[in-house]
Amino acid sequence: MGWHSNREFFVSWEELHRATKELARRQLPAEQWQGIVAVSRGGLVPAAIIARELNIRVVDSVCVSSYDHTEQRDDLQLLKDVTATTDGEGYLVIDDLVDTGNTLKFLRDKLPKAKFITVYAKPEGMSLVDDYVADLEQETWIHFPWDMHLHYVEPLAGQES
Ligand SMILES: O=P(O)(O)OC[C@H]1O[C@H](OP(=O)(O)OP(=O)(O)O)[C@H](O)[C@@H]1O
Ligand SMILES: Nc1nc2[nH]cnc2c(=O)[nH]1
Ligand SMILES: [Mg+2]
Repeated sequence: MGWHSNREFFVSWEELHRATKELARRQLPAEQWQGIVAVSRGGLVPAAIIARELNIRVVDSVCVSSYDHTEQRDDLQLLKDVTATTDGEGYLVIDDLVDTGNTLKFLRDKLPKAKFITVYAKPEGMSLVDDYVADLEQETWIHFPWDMHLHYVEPLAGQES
């Protein structure tokens, strides 16, 4: 399925850090968690921030691939499985966002007892997460700070023709 978003949402490192710390705060008390499963790659940075805030040192990853940039493939590939848990009990599964929900649907079947959290959520996949910080419209494409760099912009006066 190929599609084009008509809106873009640019997230800075500071904003991602703030929103992810807010997500971490909501997962207190920390003692209820045995560990974290980060959904690689997008979930790795949020998972590191949450692991730090909740003082969780067991951090596993599950590696899946479903998108080639903005083109979603129909099949989802499991590149590396979870080893730290079999059913997810006492584990936080962390991803950067839920969009169609395909990725988390697949992981919920594998880890039915885990708590699934993302920083951002779009309507189609929202019911698949137990907690998220901000919702965005389905048509919006989110740009994460690791996909961007700062660049010069002409002053408004310089842009007049
Ligand atoms: O709800 P969905 O429609 O499944 O989309 C959300 C998933 O898509 C992105 O990952 P992607 O597969 O692009 O890989 P990446 O994390 O390695 O960038 C994002 O990080 C989520 O994991
Ligand atoms: N970066 C990024 N990856 C995605 N994968 C699915 N939806 C999105 C999105 O809005 N932004
Ligand atoms: Mg991902």
